[in-house]
Parts: sequence; structure tokens; C-alpha cells
Amino acid sequence: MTDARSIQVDPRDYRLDGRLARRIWRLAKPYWSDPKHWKSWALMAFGILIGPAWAYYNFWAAQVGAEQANALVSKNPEEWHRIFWLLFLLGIGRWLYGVILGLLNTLMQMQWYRWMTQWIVKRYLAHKTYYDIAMRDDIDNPDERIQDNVLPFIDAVLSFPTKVLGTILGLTTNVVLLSQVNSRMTTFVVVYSSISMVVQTAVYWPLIRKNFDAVAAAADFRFGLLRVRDNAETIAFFRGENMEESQVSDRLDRVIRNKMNIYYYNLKTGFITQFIGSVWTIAPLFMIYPLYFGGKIEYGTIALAMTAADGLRSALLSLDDYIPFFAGIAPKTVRLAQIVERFDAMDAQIARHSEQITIKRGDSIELDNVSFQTPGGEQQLAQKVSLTLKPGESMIIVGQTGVGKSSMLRSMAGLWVRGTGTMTMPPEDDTMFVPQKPYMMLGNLRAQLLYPHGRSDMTDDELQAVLEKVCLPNLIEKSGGLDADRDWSKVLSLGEQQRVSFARILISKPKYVFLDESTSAVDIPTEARLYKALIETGATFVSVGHRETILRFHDRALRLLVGGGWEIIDSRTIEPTLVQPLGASRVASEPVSPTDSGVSATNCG
Ligand SMILES: Nc1ncnc2c1ncn2[C@@H]1O[C@H](COP(=O)(O)OP(=O)(O)OP(=O)(O)O)[C@@H](O)[C@H]1O
Repeated sequence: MTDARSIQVDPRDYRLDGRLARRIWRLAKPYWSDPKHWKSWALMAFGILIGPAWAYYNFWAAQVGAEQANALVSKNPEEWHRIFWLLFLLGIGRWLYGVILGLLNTLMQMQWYRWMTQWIVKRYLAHKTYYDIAMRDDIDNPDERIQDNVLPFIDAVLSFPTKVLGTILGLTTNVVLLSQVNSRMTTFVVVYSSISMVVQTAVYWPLIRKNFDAVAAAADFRFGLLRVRDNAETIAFFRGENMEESQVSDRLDRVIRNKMNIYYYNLKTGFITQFIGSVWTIAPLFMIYPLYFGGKIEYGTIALAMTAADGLRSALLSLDDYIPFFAGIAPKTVRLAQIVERFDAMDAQIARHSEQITIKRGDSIELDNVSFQTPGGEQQLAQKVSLTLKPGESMIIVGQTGVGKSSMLRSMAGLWVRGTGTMTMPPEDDTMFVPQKPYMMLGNLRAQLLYPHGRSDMTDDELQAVLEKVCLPNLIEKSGGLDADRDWSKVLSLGEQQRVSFARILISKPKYVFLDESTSAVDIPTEARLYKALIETGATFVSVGHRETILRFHDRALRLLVGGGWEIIDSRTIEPTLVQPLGASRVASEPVSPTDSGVSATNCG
């Protein structure tokens, strides 16, 4: 996950143009083009169709209101009471309309929200895209994008058709109403509102960028806090609290600066909006009252005209609203679209097979002219590697630090796909990759041991026997049983976690195992025990390691050279300095039997 500040911003993302419209369409289309979502279409159609009825209702209510005012002036209590109860019922109808529309909208929103979030998460996890994003570091805070942006996007898009319909109906009904009273006033409202629309558009334009920056700053602040949680122990060791406090305050300052920026901007523009509104409240009065004093209209018509003029103005002003509306949703849309565009790019890359290592499935490990690259293509690693590893064989990858040993394992696991050539790999279900820092899932000790498949018919005694083989004879007892639930990544030392990883191998019995410095945190006798147990399973395995002591457990070594070269050598006769000198623990130069590790069962740890 990366800091939003380090991401290059495309200035085109700040515009409200066809590109934004296409992005909205790209995000909305998958849901709305699926016939399975007919219910949402039905709800949407209902919401739209009820609009004209609602407009007519308001049209009629305005006329009834005028009749009531006339009944008041002509001192007609029966008529006044009749209209009063009618208006009371109309009020209930208005309330019911609001409730029904709110319910329909929420139902539609939740259906789409669930679907869209699941759709994005599915694509995020497919083809290991989450890993690609994390490695390339070009999409900041993907989790925040998924969690925070989907609902506001949906909310905005769903409200859009009703908003447009509301504007159209508001314009037509109020023009009809107002022109019944005075056509001059209709012209005034239209001209006045058009001018105000132009002014407001100019005023709101800069807000798009400000909103954008505010969203990125908030995501950044969250990221800063998350870093502290994720690295709590390291920070505590380094006593880095002061530095962390300053980085968090720094991010918080940015959030506040952006919020204040928007606030001051709204305050300034608020004066303009306020001025436009004030002129409006006075101006129509000067046009309507002379008509009344001249006996040209009845008293109730004043209220009717004012309601219609106000309705027409708000319909026209709602046009102004489209700019702030799009300015508000643009950042969220762009942040979501960027992540979906990355999914699309990933799919396209896979479909094209371009610059991508082809992976075939077979019963051995075979590299045919494979050249490896880092995920973004920044670095060429080992070039044109060809080798075969038959079932039961083992190989260690050695070479200078940073030369690309772990990367080769990542490519074999299908995590890094960039490069050329063809790699034959065993079926995924037959393989297990063991990283240096094991993953401890949430759950009890049994779940840790059975990870990743989570199923096994092994009894508790059998699990205990496995733990003894990996030098953890007391783990169950000291943890409070196999069903004890702890934060295992914290309560187990790294060496213990690495031994749990080996227990997982012995439990799952994969045919192929790939180990990336998986014994770096255990002592040499324990390492020997672990490799001995691995060899006994008969698995084919490939290790990456720095310690010369593990060379002897492998049939051969692939030595990677700086500049992309490589060579295959006999791992038992390799010059230890080609791996990494270990000082006192030099290995004997004569070949050693892999099963003769030189340690006894009691020699663990
Ligand atoms: N996500 C990444 N994006 C771009 N380059 C990367 C990424 N991860 C690693 N690299 C680069 O790829 C090169 C090979 O890294 P790799 O981890 O494979 O080396 P290594 O030989 O295993 O190193 P070490 O022995 O230190 O563990 C390094 O130069 C490293 O900086």
C-alpha cells in the first residue's frame, strides 16, 4: 500500500468531461446490463414513473392553496374548512410519497451496493491483482477505495435520473402555472436563473479539484494510522513514537487544510448564492402586487404565483446543482474507476499473453528459455533460464542479495507473471509455497496447522507427532490446547512460526514445495531436522537460502549471476562463499547424505 502523495495525478481526472461520463458508465454498466437485476430496473421505473404524478400533485396542490387564500379573503368558512381538510390529506399524501420513495431508493441502493462491492472484491482477488497492485504501488489505498467510495457513487448515480426528471417536470409545471398569472414574470425568472446558473458554474468549477484533494488526504491520513498498527512492534522497538506522531500530524494537517480550503471557498461563494437568492425574494413581489392592486388578479393568485415562481426558480437552480453534484462524485468515481481500469488491464494482459511468462501444468518443473522481470518491468532478472526438475529432485537457488532469487519463486507461484518463455509447473493443488515470514491466520492452533486447506482427518495425537517432528513438542500444551485462539503472529516467535510452516507441509503433504528462506530464523540443528522431515515426505522442492548449511539437502544449485546470467552447479560441492559466508559454521566440502543431517531427535533448537 502506498502513500497517496507519491501517486502521479493525471490532470484530466480533475475535469468534468466525457472521460468522467465514460467512467461512470464503466462502473454502472455491469450491474444494470445484467438481466438478473430486473428488480432494480422495476424499482427504478417505478421511481421515474411516479415523478409526473408527483408533479401533477404539486401543480394541483398549488391551485388548492390559492383557493384557500381566496376563501379566507371572501370570508367563506365552509369553503375554507373543506380546503383545509383537503390540504391536510394532501400533506399525508406528501409524507407517504416521501416514505415510499425513500424505501424504494434504499432497497435499490443496497442491492447494487452489495453486488458492486462483491464484484470489485472478486476482481481484486482474481489473478492475484491485489498482489500486483501492492507490488506496483501505483494505486493508493485500494481498501479505502472499495470501502468508502462505492456507496456514495451509487447514491449519486441513483439520484441522478430522478434529479433530471425533477428538473424537467419542475420547469414545465411551474412555467404553465406562472404563465397563467403573468408572462413577464416567467421571462424574468428564466433570464434571472440563467444568469445565476452561469455565475454558479464558474464559481463551482475549482471545487472539483478541492474535493479530489480532500478525498486523497483523508485516505492518506487513514493509511498513516494503519502503518502504526501494522508495524506496532517495530515502532515500539525503535521507540519511533515521536516520528510516527509527526507523520500522523502531518497527514492530519493536510486533511484539515483541505477541509478548511473547501469551507472558505464555500463561504466566499455562499455570498454570491445568498445575493442571488435575496434578489429573487424581493423582485417577484414588485411584479405581482401591482397586478393585485390594479384588480387584475385575486389575492390567492399572489400565493399561487409566488409558489410557482419559487418552484420554477428552484427547478432552474437545480441546473446549477449539477456542477457541485458532479464535482462531489468525481473524486470517488475516478478512484473507483482507476481500480476497475487496473482490473481490465490485468485481464487484457492475461488475454494477450504479452510480456508474460506462459505457465503450463505438468508433472515436473520445467523452465524453457524463461526470462524474469519485476512486476512493473523496471528490472530484468535472470534471463533465458532453461532447466528441468523431475519428481523427487531438489534444487536450491543461490546468488548475491537482490539478484532475483525470491522473484524466481514468485514467478513459479504465478505471483509475478512478467517476462517471457514457458514454464511447466505442477498443478496448483500439489504445490505449497513457504515464505520467510509465515502467514498466521485468525483462529485457533488447529486452524494454523491445517492452513491453507483447513481440512484434515488427522487426530490430535497425529498432530502432536507432527509438531514433535518440527521441534515444537510443547506447543499444544503451552498454548492451552489445539482449540486455543490467540493472535499467533504475536505470541509465536518467528522461528516457531517457521516451524509451524513446516508442520503444515507435513500435514498437507504437497508433492512440490517452494521455500523462500523458510528456515532463516531457526538454529542450524533445527534447520537440519526440518529439512530431514521434508525429504522424508518424498516431495520435490526448491529452496532459496543464504545459509551454506542447507546446500547439502539439495541435489543441485541454480546460481544466479548479476546481469541476468545463471549456471547450474552441484550443490554439494559448491564453494560456500558463493552462497553467503557463515563464519564458524562452514560446511564440509565433501558431499553429505541429505538424510544424514548429523542431528538427533533431541537436538532440536
Ligand atoms: N515489488 C517490486 N517491484 C519492483 N522491484 C522489486 C519488487 N520487489 C523486489 N524488487 C526488486 O527485484 C530485485 C530482485 O529482488 P529479490 O527479492 O528477488 O532478490 P533476492 O535475490 O531474493 O534478494 P535477497 O537475497 O536480498 O532476499 C531487487 O532488485 C528488488 O529491489
